[in-house]
Amino acid sequence: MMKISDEKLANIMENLEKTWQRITVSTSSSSRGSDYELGDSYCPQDVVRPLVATNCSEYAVAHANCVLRPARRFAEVFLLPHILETMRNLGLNRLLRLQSYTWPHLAGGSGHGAMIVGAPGSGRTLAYVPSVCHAGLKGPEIPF
Ligand SMILES: Nc1ncnc2c1ncn2[C@@H]1O[C@H](COP(=O)(O)OP(=O)(O)OP(=O)(O)O)[C@@H](O)[C@H]1O
Repeated sequence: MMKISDEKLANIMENLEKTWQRITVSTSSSSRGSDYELGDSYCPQDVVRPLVATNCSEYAVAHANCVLRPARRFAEVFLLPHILETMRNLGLNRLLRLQSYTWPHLAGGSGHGAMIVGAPGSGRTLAYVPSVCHAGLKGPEIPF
C-alpha cells in the first residue's frame, strides 16, 4: 500500500476542490449546499458530486477504469450474502453517503482502489472492510 504524507494529501484535496469548483461554476444553482452531517444518507443530487464539504472534510477519491456508480439504497449493495447478513447482525443497516460510493466500487476488487478521508467515527473503516472481504472471498473472476 502506498504511503502518502499529510502535505501531499492536503495538496490533492485542494486540487480536487478547485477542479470541482471549476466544473460546477455554471451549475451552482442546482447543487446542494455544504450541509453534510455525520450519518447523512444517500441523496440523489450527490451522484455526480464528490464528497467535499467545508464543514466535514470527507472524501472518497476512487481509482478505476470505469464509471463510479454509487448505490442508491441498501438493497443495491451487492455483496456476498453472508457478508450482508453479518453486516445486518452488527447493526450496519444504514447507507452512509461515503459508503454508498465505496461499497460498490471496492467490491470490484483488483483495479478498484479508493482513498477514503473522513472525520473520526464517520464510517471510514466500514467503508472498505465489507467490500474488501467480498472481493477477497469472491476471487479474481468477479464480474464488476
Ligand atoms: N452503514 C452503517 N450503518 C450503521 N452504523 C454504521 C454504519 N457505518 C458505520 N456505522 C457506525 O459508526 C461507527 C464508526 O464506524 P467506523 O469504525 O467505520 O468509522 P471510522 O471513521 O473508521 O472510525 P474511527 O475514528 O474509530 O476509526 C461504527 O462502529 C458503527 O456503529
